[in-house]
Amino acid sequence: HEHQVPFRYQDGPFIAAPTRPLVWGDINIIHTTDTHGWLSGHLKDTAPEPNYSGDIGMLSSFVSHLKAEAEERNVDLLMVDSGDLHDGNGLTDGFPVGGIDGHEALKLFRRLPYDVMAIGNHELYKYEVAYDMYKNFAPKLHGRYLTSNVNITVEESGQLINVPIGDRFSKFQTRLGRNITAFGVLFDFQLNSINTTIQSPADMVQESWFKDAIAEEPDLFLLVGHMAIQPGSRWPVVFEAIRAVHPLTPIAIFGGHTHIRDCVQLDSRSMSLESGQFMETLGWMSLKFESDQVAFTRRYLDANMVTYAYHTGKHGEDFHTKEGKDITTGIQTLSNAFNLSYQFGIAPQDYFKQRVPTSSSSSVINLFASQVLPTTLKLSSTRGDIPAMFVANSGVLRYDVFKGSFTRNDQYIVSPFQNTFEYVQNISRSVAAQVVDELNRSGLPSLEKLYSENTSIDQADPFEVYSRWLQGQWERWNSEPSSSTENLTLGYVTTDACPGAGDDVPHQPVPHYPLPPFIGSDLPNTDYMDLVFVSFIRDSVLIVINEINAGNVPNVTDADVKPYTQLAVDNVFGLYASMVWS
Ligand SMILES: Nc1ccn([C@@H]2O[C@H](COP(=O)(O)O)[C@@H](O)[C@H]2O)c(=O)n1
Repeated sequence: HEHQVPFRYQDGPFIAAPTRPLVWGDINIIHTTDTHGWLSGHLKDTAPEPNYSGDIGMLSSFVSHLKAEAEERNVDLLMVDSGDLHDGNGLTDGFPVGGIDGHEALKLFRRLPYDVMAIGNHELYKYEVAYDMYKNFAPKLHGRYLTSNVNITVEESGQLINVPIGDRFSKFQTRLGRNITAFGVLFDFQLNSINTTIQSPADMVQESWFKDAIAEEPDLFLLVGHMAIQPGSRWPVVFEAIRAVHPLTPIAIFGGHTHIRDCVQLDSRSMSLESGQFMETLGWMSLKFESDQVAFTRRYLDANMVTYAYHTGKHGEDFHTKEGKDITTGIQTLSNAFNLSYQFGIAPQDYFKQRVPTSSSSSVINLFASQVLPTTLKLSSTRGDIPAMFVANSGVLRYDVFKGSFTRNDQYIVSPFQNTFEYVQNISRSVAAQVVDELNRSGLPSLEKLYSENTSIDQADPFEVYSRWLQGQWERWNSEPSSSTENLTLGYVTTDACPGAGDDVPHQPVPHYPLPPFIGSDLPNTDYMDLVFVSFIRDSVLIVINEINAGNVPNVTDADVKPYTQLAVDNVFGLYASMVWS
């Protein structure tokens, strides 16, 4: 299997060009969020992947040309990011033994001219990642890596101290001298590692440092953070706290976490924007000050060379800056160092996460549950000859698998998580038969439950929100018969709560089928079996087994759970590809 597949970048004919120039204001802001390590952009040919084929070197060139244009127009251009830099791509997660997730990739990422970056929950799952952000990343942002409500406990001079990972807030001036007060807020995430803490946004706004920071009126409050912008999020808490002091000051909010394109206006002097996921989307917001009014616009740009060339009017060598080319070379060098082009096998077809029903032979979920898990886990476990049923959360699979070369990079893309596999033995056939259905009824909190319990939308599985968003696009498309005759390329079709069209390029939506939160392999034809599951869902699985047993047998507890194999989720697809697709 010593095949090497080169990373490549495409700007080919499959990409539809924008037709509307950007609307510039007095302050203009470019936004990224939930990039999850996709520094190289999307590399596959299956539509709509080429829509997102720009790498961050090209993005660097793009922003540099826009900055020059901003100077010519005598306006300000800022760039912000809402967090989740880790988990989702080999460039962050494919680090060698002894390395730290994201450490190398973020050296490239921070070469982009961000004015403010905020922390995401994926910076907090592991202490060593959070510590790396504290020690190595935040200092390089010079006070602009904002973690307003996130602390870390570190040892310094023999003492344990609890400090913000970055800075709580930043006050700075734009190139044209406008005063900005910025915060970086994370939703009340609960799965953070030990020795990191997250204060709820509601408590944060009561802090004296926050009240002091907002006392002086800036020209713009810039709220960047890892929270959805939907009304069920925590943004209104922060917004209202500022509005109580400054009823008229413009507020620009940049959210994330649910991976969707979205825009709302909490009042007429504010706009909230969320800009997608995985380096697919660049958000654009403009604010124009007109006598005592503020006019906002927003746009969702597909991140590719055709978009960049259209909006800068620059092509080929005129477009690519030296810095941009250096960053692209750096991505290639990192990819080589991490051996990300190593080919495990050749996928015989595309396998989709939500584009086909779960029962389809083209479903990656079906492939995972019915083929990948049974084949690889049984092979690698000492209990391989004991009948077993395999259960996983669908959220553990992050992306499609595309026909053709399946590389180490693709393995991290389909699932970056190092979750292990565990089992409980002697589960009866009748209990095992109900586990997946019962989990889907009550396992991870559904949005309805969360809303009714008045918790935040951000604590739901973001995958559920993203999935509903795609579902809405597909249903609307199908309910408008005329739309299906239009000759559009595949892509996102956003409807949000802000005026005018948001998508820079009109598309037709990718077909979408609902996906249950949990999935299982076929039930073996035997009275008792091992129930094998992803460690991430251990608590839910135990609760559900005990609920189904309803006290008829002793409860299963953590003591009954044992490791099933040395394999983790992030390496089962590679093993499968080398066994079946080579
Ligand atoms: N170790 C993990 C971590 C997360 N997941 C899945 O991702 C969901 C969280 O979504 P983010 O966008 O914040 O990543 C979570 O609910 C799980 O579905 C996982 O499987 N394993």
